[in-house]
Amino acid sequence: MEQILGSSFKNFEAALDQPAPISIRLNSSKIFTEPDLPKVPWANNAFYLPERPQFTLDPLFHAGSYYVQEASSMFLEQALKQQVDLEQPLRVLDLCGAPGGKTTHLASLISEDSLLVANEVIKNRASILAENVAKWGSGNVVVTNNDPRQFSRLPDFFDLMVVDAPCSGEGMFRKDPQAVNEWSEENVKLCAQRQQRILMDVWEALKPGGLLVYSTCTWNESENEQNVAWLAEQENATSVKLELKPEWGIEASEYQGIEGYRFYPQQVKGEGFFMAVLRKTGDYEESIKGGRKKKYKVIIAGKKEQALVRSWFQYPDKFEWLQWGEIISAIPASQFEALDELYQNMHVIYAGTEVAEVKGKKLKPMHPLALSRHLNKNEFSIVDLELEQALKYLRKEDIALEGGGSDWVLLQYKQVPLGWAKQIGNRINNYYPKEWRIRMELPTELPEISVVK
Ligand SMILES: C[S@@+](CC[C@H](N)C(=O)[O-])C[C@H]1O[C@@H](n2cnc3c(N)ncnc32)[C@H](O)[C@@H]1O
Repeated sequence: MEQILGSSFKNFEAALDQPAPISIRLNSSKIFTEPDLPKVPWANNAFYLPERPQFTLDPLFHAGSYYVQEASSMFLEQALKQQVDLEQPLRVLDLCGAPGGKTTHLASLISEDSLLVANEVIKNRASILAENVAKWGSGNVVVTNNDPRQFSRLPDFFDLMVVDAPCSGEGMFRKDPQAVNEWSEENVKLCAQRQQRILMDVWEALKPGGLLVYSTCTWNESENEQNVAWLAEQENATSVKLELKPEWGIEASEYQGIEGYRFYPQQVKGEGFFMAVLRKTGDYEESIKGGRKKKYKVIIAGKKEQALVRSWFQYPDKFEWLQWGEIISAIPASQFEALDELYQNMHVIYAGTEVAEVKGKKLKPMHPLALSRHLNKNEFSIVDLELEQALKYLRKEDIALEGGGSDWVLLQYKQVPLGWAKQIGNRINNYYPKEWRIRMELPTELPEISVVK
């Protein structure tokens, strides 16, 4: 680092002893007022918190109202805003997706009729990714659990790819002491080789003209500029330059014609990060698939089943309604063909919005519907919970509700939906997903966490 930083090394060293800043990114489909907090300069809708609250005790955190994300990595937004026409329907891949920081960010930036494939190779991490995707509630995200190699089954499929690669984590040293213990020169070498393999494996799935955003949370050049330069040399790619504002404190680097962006803690309010953008050269030609009608893997829900649930969405005509056994789900209609291709070739673990379970004439709303931006609230009885009740609900305890009835109730906290309950007199059956429940005991005095009002 002394070689890279020269005279600013001392400040860098001192900054590593400072506490890491805490930042969050709001979900604009759930939170409509801007908090009175300092803003992350390169991202819209992102703010610094004065200290780390106990997020577990904030129902809005569980409702997907915001995502706790390190500020430097939100620079991804600039690559999209400066280089991509975000009004267009795009096919986007977030290759190393879990736990979902960049996935939820991308989901907020792309248009509703775009499709985001959020992939994670490690199975249990892919489930966490799917949970965060459902909580964010965008409805146009598909979660896959595949090795990067398997994306070669989808040549020229994506307009934009984000490879936030597994790395040696030098930029996380002050946030995560474990990263210090795991660091070795040998590990840096292994990471660099693995990153090259990942980049090569996935490159084929990017359309000519498409954009690749590569990032790590480490500083050594072998995992960063050198890898990007290597890819550009092997394949047809050009480096893409982004505009920076001097007050952001981001360091632009240049290495064999590759523009890189470096985030150092002595200069930016965020953790260590590196990002570079490449464009795949060449012209994209849409292949016209002729021949016999292909057999779809995705099954369209029957008219009868659709009729039961369409009114639960605000704009049901914009969606294709699908059925998997008893589960009805919805995806943006414009993405039906793309979704089918994904089902044909990849291991899809979640897609679109799971809306309902249909058993004969019985209908059960599914949890992701409660959290979806497309939910039509007018179709349901709504109960607003106070903090303690909301946390008890999220612990999957039974809570008492005023009034009577025996129907589905949408439970909310500060007007943001938390999930479903079935009212039985003045008690409820709690339908919060068991695997998502809060496991900690609630303190006797609950802190009022007002990250967002
Ligand atoms: C830096 S993290 C991703 C963080 C995520 N993009 C976010 O913003 O929340 C890197 C991810 O790559 C995954 N990973 C590990 N080995 C991998 C491999 N060989 N190929 C692809 N991904 C891998 C890890 O499980 C991890 O989830």
